[in-house]
Amino acid sequence: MCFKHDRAVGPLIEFFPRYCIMPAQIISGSETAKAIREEIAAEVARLKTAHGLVPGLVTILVGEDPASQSYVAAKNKTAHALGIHSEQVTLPAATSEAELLGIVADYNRNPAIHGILVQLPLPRHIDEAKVLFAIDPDKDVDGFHPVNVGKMMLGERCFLPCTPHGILELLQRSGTETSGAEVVVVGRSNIVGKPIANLMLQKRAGGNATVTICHTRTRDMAFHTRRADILIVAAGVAKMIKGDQIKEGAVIIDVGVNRIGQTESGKALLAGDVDFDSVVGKAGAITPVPGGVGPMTITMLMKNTLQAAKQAAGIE
Ligand SMILES: NC(=O)C1=CN([C@@H]2O[C@H](COP(=O)(O)OP(=O)(O)OC[C@H]3O[C@@H](n4cnc5c(N)ncnc54)[C@H](OP(=O)(O)O)[C@@H]3O)[C@@H](O)[C@H]2O)C=CC1
Ligand SMILES: Nc1nc(=O)c2c([nH]1)NC[C@@H]1CN(c3ccc(C(=O)N[C@@H](CCC(=O)O)C(=O)O)cc3)C=[N+]21
Repeated sequence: MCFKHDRAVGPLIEFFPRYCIMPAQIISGSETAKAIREEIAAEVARLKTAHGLVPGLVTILVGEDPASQSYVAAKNKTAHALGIHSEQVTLPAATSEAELLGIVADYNRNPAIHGILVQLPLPRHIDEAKVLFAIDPDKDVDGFHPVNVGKMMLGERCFLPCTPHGILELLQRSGTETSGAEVVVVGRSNIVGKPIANLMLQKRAGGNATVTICHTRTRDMAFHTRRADILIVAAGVAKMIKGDQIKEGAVIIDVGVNRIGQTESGKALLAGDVDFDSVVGKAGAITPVPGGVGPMTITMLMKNTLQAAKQAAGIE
């Protein structure tokens, strides 16, 4: 048989047809997210029955960016489906920083809301850091407040940022061994690259891996990516990683979500940062786009909201 991996990988990984040559396993974020959502929905129902507690989330969107609008809509729809109370605040692009800070302060005081998410990016006239720092760290379900970022660095209990948290879960639930692995991260943003590199490095509740981080000033990126047992790509450049830049059998986590056009019916056509077609015959496993990391990000937001509600109520 032609499979590269005969280790146990769990039921959440789909296999390519058995007849193709050395295909990668497809790590399905959609399937994994579905399983976790069922766990969350059950816990939300239990909280309501046992404690009369309903977790509450507010998403705040400033401006009319279509991608941001669709992400926020997906977050609210998922919250609703899981029994989480969700409110959506949509503000015009011209909203002032003071107005936004006022709205955040109101939600900090609102006892029905346990999680506050301010969708990024914000319009240029608003200081992003100032807004993120204004969110009560106990309601910071995105994990972007410096208190949570610091706790994460120290390996303390905190809200983990949703995308890195989702990647960790995806690796764990697909049976990928991270301990001692060579992990290479492409990208160093505050929301993906830096935190996932940090989590993969952590000894407890982390990846326990050897980590390299690449960015636009990296001299020879292929030198690094070819050494990776696990390659995590979050650069925002469609199809930038090709088959000749990876190691045979590597696990590829493609975080990129790039809009590369439209289908005939007007739906956005998406591509990852990895050139799926040239990598799929060489990798050991790969996350698709769509249906990979994206659904996990949204699911981890729900998980964090549930955690926030329980902490606020002193449960656990
Ligand atoms: N699936 C999901 O849930 C999520 C997906 N995303 C997607 O992930 C991608 C990255 O997002 P985000 O981290 O916010 O992006 P940013 O633009 O904030 O950061 C991109 C990073 O990649 C680096 N980079 C860009 N081009 C190259 C290159 N050619 N070679 C090496 N490094 C490069 C940049 O380096 P430098 O610092 O030197 O500029 C930067 O550190 C996007 O496609 C985004 O849509 C983001 C969040 C969640
Ligand atoms: N405060 C804040 N928190 C975030 O978590 C945050 C943010 N701002 N700004 C933007 C990025 C991006 N992001 C995504 C979430 C889900 C998908 C996702 O579900 N993608 C689907 C496809 C969705 C589609 O069809 O467009 C998929 O990959 O299958 C993608 C990207 C969260 N982000």
